[in-house]
Amino acid sequence: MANLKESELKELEIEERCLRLSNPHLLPDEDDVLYHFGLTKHSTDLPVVFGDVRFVCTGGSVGRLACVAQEIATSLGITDGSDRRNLCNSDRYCMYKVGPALCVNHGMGVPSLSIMLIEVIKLLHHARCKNVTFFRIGTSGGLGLEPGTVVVSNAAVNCELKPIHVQYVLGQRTERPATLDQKLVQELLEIGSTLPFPVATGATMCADDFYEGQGRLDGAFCEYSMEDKFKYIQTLFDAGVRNIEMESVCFASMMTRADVRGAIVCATIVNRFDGDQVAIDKATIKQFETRPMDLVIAYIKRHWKKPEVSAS
Ligand SMILES: O=P(O)(O)O[C@@H]1C[C@H](O)[C@@H](CO)O1
Ligand SMILES: O=c1cc[nH]c(=O)[nH]1
Repeated sequence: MANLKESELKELEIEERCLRLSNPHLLPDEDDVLYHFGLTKHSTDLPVVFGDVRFVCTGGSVGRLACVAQEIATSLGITDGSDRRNLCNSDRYCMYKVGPALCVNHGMGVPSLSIMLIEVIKLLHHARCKNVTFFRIGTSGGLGLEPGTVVVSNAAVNCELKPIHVQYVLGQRTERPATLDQKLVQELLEIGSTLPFPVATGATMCADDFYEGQGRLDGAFCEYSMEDKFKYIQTLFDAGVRNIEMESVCFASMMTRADVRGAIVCATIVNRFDGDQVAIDKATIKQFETRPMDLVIAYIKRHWKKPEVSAS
């Protein structure tokens, strides 16, 4: 140990680190109801069922995460049917555990994402998982990018362009730092450069809604002009924002609080300088959605060794 470099020690430390909870009211011997998954700590042997999870893949829709589970099973040669077994006993989310990967959708927007993330973080903490990396595999609106470009976020900012997630707790405005693991960003970009579609990096802005919060002109209500809209998205672009979605700052802030690595990898499905409506057909959207999956699954493949099957 003595001759290990600082960075190697840090790496080793991450390898051994569980997900960090910081809540004195969660008592180790008490049960814990993960209500939105329909699971409880004591009803399942969590370390047995989830203890080998190393990667969490999430994204908005159920269909996409079911597809991610199947793609991971194919890619890692897992044929036990786990990619089609939804472990979630509620209709709020879907959850597939495929080898080292847990695939859970998060719905749309920060409130839905935060419920899912908190319950997954508790689940994996109870399961005593180590060295877990989270990936948000999403869609987004691009700024100045050809639709279908995949953005690996190097920063997550709120609508005021600050790298923080604002949360109101007991009526108090609280700011949580939203930072992303830059080493992970670089490795994802390196993998992305080998794939047959455009990959970019930049800041991702997290909006609280899809329409006015993203400067769209096609919502039910709009009190600003087209000129105002273009001025706003130009300001975002000049500040380094390359795509807009609805989960990034909360996702990044939760990774920071749980002391785990996380990355945000989103396909752009519209270039907001060209318009607001997502006018591409369903098949093209589906094709674009598989691109971030391909990138993240290539990373997982690189970082996972299939356990030796015991001779007995
Ligand atoms: O992961 P998804 O595709 O759900 O991410 C974006 C942000 C919102 O959740 C949703 C809005 O269309 O798409
Ligand atoms: O423009 C878009 C596209 C997908 N998701 C968003 O939040 N915005």
